Amino acid sequence: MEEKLKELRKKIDEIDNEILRLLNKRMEIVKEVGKLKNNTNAPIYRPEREKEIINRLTNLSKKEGGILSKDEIEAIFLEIFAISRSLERKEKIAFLGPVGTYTHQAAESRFGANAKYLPVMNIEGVFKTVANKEAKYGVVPIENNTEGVVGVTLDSLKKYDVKIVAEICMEIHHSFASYCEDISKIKRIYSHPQGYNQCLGFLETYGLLDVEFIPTKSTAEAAQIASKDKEGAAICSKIAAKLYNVPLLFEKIEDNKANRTRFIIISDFKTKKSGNDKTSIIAKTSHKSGALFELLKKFKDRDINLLKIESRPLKDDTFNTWFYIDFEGHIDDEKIKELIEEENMIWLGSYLKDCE
Ligand SMILES: C=C(O[C@@H]1C=C(C(=O)O)C=C[C@H]1O)C(=O)O
Repeated sequence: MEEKLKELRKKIDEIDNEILRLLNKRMEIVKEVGKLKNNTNAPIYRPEREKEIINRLTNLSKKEGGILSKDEIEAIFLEIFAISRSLERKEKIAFLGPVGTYTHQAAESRFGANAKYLPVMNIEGVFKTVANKEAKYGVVPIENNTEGVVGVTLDSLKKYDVKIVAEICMEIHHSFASYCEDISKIKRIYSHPQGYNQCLGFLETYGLLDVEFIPTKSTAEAAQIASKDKEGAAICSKIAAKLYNVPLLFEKIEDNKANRTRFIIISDFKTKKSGNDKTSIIAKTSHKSGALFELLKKFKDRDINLLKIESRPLKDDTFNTWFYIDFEGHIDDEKIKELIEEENMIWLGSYLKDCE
């Protein structure tokens, strides 16, 4: 066995040498791409190009009978892309912190382990940081498939001059972490309200619905606080519980086993059309009868597929609302450009459709 192992490892070493040489070669070319982009101040991050590479490699692997799955190819190459981008231009990524939030995991899945991150303690703060150019990118949650939209994210999209450049979809599994092993003695439960509300069934089953709920700015902050409260518990990610040293009592406590959150990446540029894009806009209606119908008819007449419509309060002295709308297509599609201009809509970004 030892002889055989030695032989196989020798082969692996040779392949690793080859991979390293090829990676160095790739990075030399990436640096040239970076120079071109820097000369014209063009955006470094091109999600549609990265997607195209993943799809091409997945097909190639299938055709050649390779053993790597699409997810595995994606995991390897996303890290390569992230390092490539940082060689082109080092850019900072703000995210809803502290370290250990689901948003942090989402950010790392796209920008890699090696990027320069800036945790910001609330969602609006992430928008401010990007709008003030203290960070090139911001990552925030926008919607969960159990709890619905994150209102402050939609409101901040309206308030700050930033653009959505990509979306990230992530499975969310919550853990229940506490130093108090006897759950009947738990006096306080900390979590972000979104996280708490995704676990109501679990809380009911264990008789925890009457325990005081203390909302926190993030699930990672909940773990941080629970680490100092021996009678407290946190609903947070497994990673956050480990990071802040709070013992895990239960895992996967979310009511919806297909619990997923959609995050957006915000920045300051317009992305290129990929052919599989969505566009987000803000629309206002006149609050007269039939006004919403008239607005929606504009989409139908142009054969534009609506993906989402949410109403948000205008925050004045009325109960009137504005609309956040997602639909298929890119602002570079003639019919979409025309619709946005004609209807005085505010364009929030066109980006690769990445959440099925
Ligand atoms: C190298 C480029 O820049 C970035 C890195 C990529 C890569 O490593 O292949 C692809 C797209 C961009 O996000 C490029 O635009 O081609």
